Amino acid sequence: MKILLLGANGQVGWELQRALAPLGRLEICDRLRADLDRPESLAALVERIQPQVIVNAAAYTAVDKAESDAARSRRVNAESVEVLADAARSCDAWLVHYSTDYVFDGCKAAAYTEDDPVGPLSVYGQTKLEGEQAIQASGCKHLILRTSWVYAARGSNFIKTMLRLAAEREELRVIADQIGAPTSAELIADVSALLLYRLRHDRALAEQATGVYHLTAAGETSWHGYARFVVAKAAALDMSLKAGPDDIHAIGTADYPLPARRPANSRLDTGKLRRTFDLHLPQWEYHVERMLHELLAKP
Ligand SMILES: NC(=O)C1=CN([C@@H]2O[C@H](COP(=O)(O)OP(=O)(O)OC[C@H]3O[C@@H](n4cnc5c(N)ncnc54)[C@H](OP(=O)(O)O)[C@@H]3O)[C@@H](O)[C@H]2O)C=CC1
Ligand SMILES: Cc1cn([C@H]2C[C@H](O)[C@@H](COP(=O)(O)OP(=O)(O)O[C@H]3O[C@@H](C)C(=O)[C@@H](O)[C@H]3O)O2)c(=O)[nH]c1=O
Repeated sequence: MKILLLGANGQVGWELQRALAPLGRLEICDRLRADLDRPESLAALVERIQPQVIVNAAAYTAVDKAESDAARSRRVNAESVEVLADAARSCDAWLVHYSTDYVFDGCKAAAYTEDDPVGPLSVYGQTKLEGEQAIQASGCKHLILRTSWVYAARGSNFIKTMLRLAAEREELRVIADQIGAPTSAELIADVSALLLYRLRHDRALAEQATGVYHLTAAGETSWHGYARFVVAKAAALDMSLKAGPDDIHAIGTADYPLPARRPANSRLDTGKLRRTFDLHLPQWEYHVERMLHELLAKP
């Protein structure tokens, strides 16, 4: 199986290099080889490689910056995705693509299912949604995996920000009225590889698996609960910090103004993934602890 991987140096892309390697021959693309800011360049790349699977882990993920950079965000998150989807359709390849909890407005009381109405609050969320819609309209075989609050030992993310701030300051203020599930890039990559493995070996499953799936760790917390957990575990691992968990103060969204609005409820119901692929996902705390150990081993 020939797999074309885009965005190979991101959090998820880096983990995918490891997780996808046993499945076949990987064609690894960073921004230099496949620039999603130039959608017109991508069809020829796919045509030349003729992959059986395209895995797109590239995205414009700077949520606040996107508010003032909508055209670029749209080129990367939507227009290039449309080109990739059309190219996947032309060579009958599967397209595995990642999307986000930020396609929802966060007003629902319960966890969101794949069938719930979308309503992005930000340019990032809107352009990611347009990417989803382009894939669905193309008619290519696809898995759109919506995930949330992604972190990894490699790359920038909320955990690294909290560890840096807790090392610099005696007190932190963190939003407590946005709820979701922190999900590790390692888990996303391992599940992606498993899904492709299952599709390759189960023809009946492959014939009806196309669609959107929610893929997050189990359980839920707020950004505040997440920060407290990270700082408590880091302190227990003897990381040198000025702030402890009790120095992280709960604040409301209104107390922390940012350019992009975020959903209050980011919880995604993963029942469809569980039922379709017979898959059980671990609690979010498990991989956070793994990541902290990895950071200690390779700071
Ligand atoms: N991060 C998160 O919290 C969440 C992410 N997601 C989704 O998961 C997927 C993976 O995200 P994640 O790994 O965290 O993102 P990262 O920001 O860690 O990585 C994004 C990757 O996209 C690449 N990229 C950005 N612009 C371009 C471009 N113009 N051409 C080619 N490559 C480009 C970056 O390249 P470079 O390394 O050169 O900068 C980087 O390798 C994305 O689809 C994202 O929307 C969903 C929910 C949460
Ligand atoms: C640094 C900081 C952030 N916050 C809040 C702001 C925000 O609501 C929340 C998270 O902030 P960040 O900017 O790290 O995260 P953000 O960029 O909003 O993360 C999102 O990224 C995109 C790519 C996704 O798809 C989402 O699933 C989500 O992970 O924490 C505080 O309350 N206090 C702080 O000191």
